Amino acid sequence: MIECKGRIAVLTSGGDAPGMNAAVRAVVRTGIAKGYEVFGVKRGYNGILNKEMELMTFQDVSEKLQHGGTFLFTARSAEFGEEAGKKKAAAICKEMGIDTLVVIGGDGSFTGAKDLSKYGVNVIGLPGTIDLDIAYTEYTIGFDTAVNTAMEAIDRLRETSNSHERCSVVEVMGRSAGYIALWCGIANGAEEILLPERFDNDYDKLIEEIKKNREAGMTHQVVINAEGVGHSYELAQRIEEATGVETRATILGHLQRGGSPTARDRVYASVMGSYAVDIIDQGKKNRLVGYKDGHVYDIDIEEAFKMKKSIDDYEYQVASILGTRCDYKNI
Ligand SMILES: Nc1ncnc2c1ncn2[C@@H]1O[C@H](COP(=O)(O)OP(=O)(O)O)[C@@H](O)[C@H]1O
Ligand SMILES: O=P(O)(O)OC[C@H]1O[C@](O)(COP(=O)(O)O)[C@@H](O)[C@@H]1O
Ligand SMILES: [Mg+2]
Repeated sequence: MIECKGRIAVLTSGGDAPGMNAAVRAVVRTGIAKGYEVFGVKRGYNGILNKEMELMTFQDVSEKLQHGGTFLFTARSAEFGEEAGKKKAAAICKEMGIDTLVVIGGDGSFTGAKDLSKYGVNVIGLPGTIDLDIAYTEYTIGFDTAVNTAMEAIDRLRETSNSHERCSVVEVMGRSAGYIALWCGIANGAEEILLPERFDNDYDKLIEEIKKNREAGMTHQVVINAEGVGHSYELAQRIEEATGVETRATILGHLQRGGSPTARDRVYASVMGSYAVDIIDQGKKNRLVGYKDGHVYDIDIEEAFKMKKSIDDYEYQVASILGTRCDYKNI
């Protein structure tokens, strides 16, 4: 009989992201393989506060890898957001003998994890968000699936937009981040992209460009608008009134968060889940796992929070150049 090395709890928090299940499975199976007891926490931080935790077996995570969403459920916990909630959560972890909490979530969840570590709980974070808005890592679980889902939807929109010679405004997710919009901008060959990090609110300039591109021969246009800029219906109306071009708005919304994870999301989530257990086994404390230069790595949680992420200038420039009629200035 192998002696139990300790108790690990794993939860998913914030917006769900395809690949979260693969990450949970990897934590559970690697944890068991290395001699730990692994508890699955239901409904994010709420599951700690409500003691909704179950000891997981190897079999409990079978048939989960290929599914989107999170079988542990997720939540945006208001109670945990308060100081009293974090204190209570730390006390419950202590009472249940949880040595380490693995948090799979986004920037908000990591802020919560960092706060929890101050109360003596060892926390390990795995980046799980479709938004790709976490500075210390070049990859976040769910982005690849979400951006491919959005890309396929926009391909469909372009076909109908083309047939009717319309302008289509399509809103993609990204609460305050334009990564899905930027990637779709390039992958879908959008004529315009509006990113919260870059858009200067100069709608007159945008409309002027749409007009000029029409005059230069474009028969239809796709404007990709990030959720962080928003107001897509109003924007479509404004474009139609100013240009006379029939314009429709489509908000892709939550469909971008569902679906079977891509191979990339499954593989990277699995690698990071196993790696999380490896660093726990090495005695590391309060770390975030991510990808740097194409390889899995870990970083101190405080250090990670000092980092800033920005839209790649060159990628933004490529999206802008490829989507605009470069010849309209010459006619
Ligand atoms: N500033 C914060 N301080 C402490 N906990 C936070 C903070 N922000 C978020 N959290 C916790 O993390 C949860 C998920 O955060 P949220 O921003 O909704 O999603 P994500 O982690 O995907 O970015 C919140 O419901 C809350 O419980
Ligand atoms: O599901 P909700 O609560 O409406 O949240 C929508 C938000 O969640 C996201 O899909 C993902 O964000 P998080 O991963 O940070 O939760 C954002 O793009 C979007 O703004
Ligand atoms: Mg977030």
